[in-house]
Amino acid sequence: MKRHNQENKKNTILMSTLNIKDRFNIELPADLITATSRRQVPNACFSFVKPKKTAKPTMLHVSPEMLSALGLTTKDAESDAFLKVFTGNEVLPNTNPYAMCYGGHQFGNWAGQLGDGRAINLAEVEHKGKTWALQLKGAGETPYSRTADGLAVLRSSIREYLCSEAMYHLGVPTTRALSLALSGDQVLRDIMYNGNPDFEKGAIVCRVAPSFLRFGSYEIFAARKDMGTLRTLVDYTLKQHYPHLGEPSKDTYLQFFKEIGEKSLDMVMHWQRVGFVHGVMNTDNMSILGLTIDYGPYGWLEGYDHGWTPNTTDSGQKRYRYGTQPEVVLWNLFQLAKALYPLIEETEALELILKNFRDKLGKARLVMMKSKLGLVETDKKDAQLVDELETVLQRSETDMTLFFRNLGNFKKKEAADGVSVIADAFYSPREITGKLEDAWKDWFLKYRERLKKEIPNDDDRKIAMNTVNPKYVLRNYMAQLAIDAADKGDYSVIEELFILLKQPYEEQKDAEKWFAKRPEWARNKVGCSMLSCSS
Ligand SMILES: Nc1ncnc2c1ncn2[C@@H]1O[C@H](COP(=O)(O)OP(=O)(O)OP(=O)(O)O)[C@@H](O)[C@H]1O
Ligand SMILES: [Mg+2]
Repeated sequence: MKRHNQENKKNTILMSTLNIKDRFNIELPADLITATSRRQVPNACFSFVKPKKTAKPTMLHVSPEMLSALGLTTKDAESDAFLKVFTGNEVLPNTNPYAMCYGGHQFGNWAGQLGDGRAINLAEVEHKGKTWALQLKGAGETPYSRTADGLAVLRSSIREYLCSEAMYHLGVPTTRALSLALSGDQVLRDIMYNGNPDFEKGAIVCRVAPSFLRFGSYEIFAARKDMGTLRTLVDYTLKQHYPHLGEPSKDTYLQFFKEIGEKSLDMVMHWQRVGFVHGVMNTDNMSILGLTIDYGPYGWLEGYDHGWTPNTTDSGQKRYRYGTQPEVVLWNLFQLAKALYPLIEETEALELILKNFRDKLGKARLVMMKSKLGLVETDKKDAQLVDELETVLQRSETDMTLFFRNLGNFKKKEAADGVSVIADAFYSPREITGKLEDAWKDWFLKYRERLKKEIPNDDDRKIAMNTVNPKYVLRNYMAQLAIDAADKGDYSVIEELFILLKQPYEEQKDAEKWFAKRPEWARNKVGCSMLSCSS
């Protein structure tokens, strides 16, 4: 008993290295009711909640980078206190966990109050000049849980954990993940919403970001005509996250909106560059800091296809398909503009900002695509070259990652035709005949001609291209392999992919098997090409 107490004390000391600096739940208005009963929560930015105690928590993986970002060590991560805190079984001393209130436009329609139905913020931590909010996803019910259970399952938690860290290493703005744990509870889910529910292992991810505020966090107050809370929240956001914009004023609010837009467009251009399809770009899943948030039914482009979406819930309308993601960001920004309007009251100024975003989008896209082609100089036919490539890429199923990575091997002076350089990327190489083959050859002729304008030699161009065209991404089937193994108690694939995806742009000799097209078994498999929102 004495030894146990000493051990516990040691754990508490280890955890006390966290430099807690709560602000959100101290400076903003709280829900006065503390029960978790589902309800509308007016005039408040959050509700205090306690995470649910779980049956048998087990830590499966911890991110060493996030540990050190928070000022923790791997020894801390092995402690009992760490396990308990990051599975919601113990609350950190002097903290008050809470769920945030937000609304959102879902699939184009105003959905009213949503809020953190299964995300519980533990605390904010300051370390090395940065502040991080720690949030458990899948930690139990809150007033915002609506008809659901507040929980998350292992498969979706593995996907969120691996992908958010992978995106970070790809250079995509994103929320991060500290830990992945099993709760020990069973969670009932109907994966394909087809009347076949089954029990799955419950899991909890601890997510980390400077803030989890979303567009919907502001929309909810505008929709409720609660201008007081709207202003309080906007002023808080300015002070904490956009302090360089200065004191609140109409001009500052306009500038605030502009910066959010710029960050969001930058984020979506990165998605397009690496072939990430978010799947549920509702305004409640749009971060106010331009971070990728909510790794639900996302997917990675395998065959390059503007019309692809992984989300089966969106398979009819395909609102959130790859090719429309930038447009959707604009649509979402328009909703945010409407929410901020009462504080600004200058329609023209907001419209001008939105118009500029639209104008910039085309240019940003061209710059991004040119970087993938290794083009630095300007030529008036560049946009046409990119368009023609995208057309021919979509005429045959062509693996995006393989294509762009291998394109770096193209030599501008060699007589060999380009098609052979990228041939590995074709899912059905035998189809590349006749007119299609001619179209490919024609494109490579133009590309070779265009490359003559570029100063760097082939080797230098390849080095530059390899910094924007990743070699390894979390292909849909790869995450599924990690899930299938984990379901059987084998967590080694999680570790393998976690390590692999830390260096997505590097050649990793022992990892060539992951630089390959999606295997045929994964083509129509649930979890690989078809994801639902059930998580
Ligand atoms: N199992 C669940 N229990 C309670 N609420 C849920 C559950 N799943 C989703 N929700 C809530 O439904 C809304 C929309 O869900 P969505 O799939 O966008 O979010 P999420 O994956 O739960 O969370 P986040 O956006 O925080 O990553 C959110 O308010 C979310 O909290
Ligand atoms: Mg969400």
